Amino acid sequence: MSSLGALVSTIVEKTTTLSLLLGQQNVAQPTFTEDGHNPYQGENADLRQIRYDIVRAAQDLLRLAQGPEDQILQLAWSSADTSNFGVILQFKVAENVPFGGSVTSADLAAKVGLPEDVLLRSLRYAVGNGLFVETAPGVFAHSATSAAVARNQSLRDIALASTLEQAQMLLRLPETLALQQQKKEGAEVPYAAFNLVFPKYENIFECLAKEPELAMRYHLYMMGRVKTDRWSTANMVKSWDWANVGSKAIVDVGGSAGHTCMALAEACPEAKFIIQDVDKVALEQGRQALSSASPSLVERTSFVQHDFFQPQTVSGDIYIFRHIFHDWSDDDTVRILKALVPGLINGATILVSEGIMPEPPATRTNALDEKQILIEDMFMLAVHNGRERSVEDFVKLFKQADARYEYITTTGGTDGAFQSTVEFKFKA
Ligand SMILES: C[S@@+](CC[C@H](N)C(=O)[O-])C[C@H]1O[C@@H](n2cnc3c(N)ncnc32)[C@H](O)[C@@H]1O
Repeated sequence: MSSLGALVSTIVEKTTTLSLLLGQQNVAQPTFTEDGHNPYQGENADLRQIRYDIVRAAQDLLRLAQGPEDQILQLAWSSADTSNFGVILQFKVAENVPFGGSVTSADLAAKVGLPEDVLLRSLRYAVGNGLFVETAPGVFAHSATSAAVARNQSLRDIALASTLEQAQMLLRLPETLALQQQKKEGAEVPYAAFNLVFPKYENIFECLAKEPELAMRYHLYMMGRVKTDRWSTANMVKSWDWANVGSKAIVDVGGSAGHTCMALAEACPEAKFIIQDVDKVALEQGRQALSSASPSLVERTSFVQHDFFQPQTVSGDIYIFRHIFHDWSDDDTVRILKALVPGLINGATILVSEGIMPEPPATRTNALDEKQILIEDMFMLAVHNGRERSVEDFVKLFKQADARYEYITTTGGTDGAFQSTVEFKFKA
């Protein structure tokens, strides 16, 4: 049972340990000031564990101290936070506040092209959320968090797509579900909230093929994610035994511009890489990026257009599906897995790299690491009418597609890594 007193004791005890570990590992104490923009750099797993213990207890303490009414209102109004942060990102406000100095709202408004009154109100709202500080009336400087926004392009790219398109789709989910529920004879209902936001297109991949600005933001978002520790392709490299791959063929299905294979290149110095995607632009980006790689890697790598709903034409040894199945419903996932079978040789390995849903019952999620998979599940529902899955869900779908798929094991997904690697083999 969590009581106020017990939670405070946990926080005191863990904070004392955290301070000690920070000292031992030469990591600076966290601070709200600008120089605290990248705390915990170089932390090890123990330090991370203690930090998250504090976050969990502090979040429960906050909930108890606030009471249900404040929590309900905060939940209901959280879209104002997303919207405000979207304004800050879209108008590059953080990038235009000087490091180590300050700027008046009038000068900043001229730089970012917003009316001063709107900018001032947006900035003051943002200050309330820990972004920026108002050092004197109308004068603004960086806080630790706004400095992190200004300094970290990948975080900005992730946050921009999240606060613009993704937020719009999430907010239209209740309306979408209501329309689906009230479906009348012959009436067109949206397949996903995506279709209410982008009514011209059937799905996001068709939309991206026709909307270059959106496609650019989506790819920057994807690339930005890969550059963070959470989503790094290095997590996949660490989570499976690549040492014995030798000169086998690795097929990255829906591999986009090939960043997963590029991350595996060092661990598999003799492997052949075949990157398949339906998107010609992504494949071309990959070909261009590959041109500066070593001649050996260039020779072993190919980019091939392939629709994964069509029968697989390449007989590889290892197939990677990274961040693919969560975009699709159970029926579509089974179709993709059935379409793979014509390419499969006896003993072929299929690796699914995805975040994994925890087994029920659900619990309060107090730390972002725990909540992230649930947030992604809501994204998938709103964007694709897709879903995140548990290991058990994957096993069920593979077996439904073909009884010859055998579940082997699940690895990774620890120490802050979002994805796990779920391994199957095809036993013909
Ligand atoms: C979420 S991205 C994942 C990309 C990459 N695997 C990664 O982990 O970053 C989904 C990818 O699936 C591709 N895709 C969508 N529909 C496809 C289809 N029918 N056949 C092949 N690829 C497809 C998209 O173009 C996109 O590159």
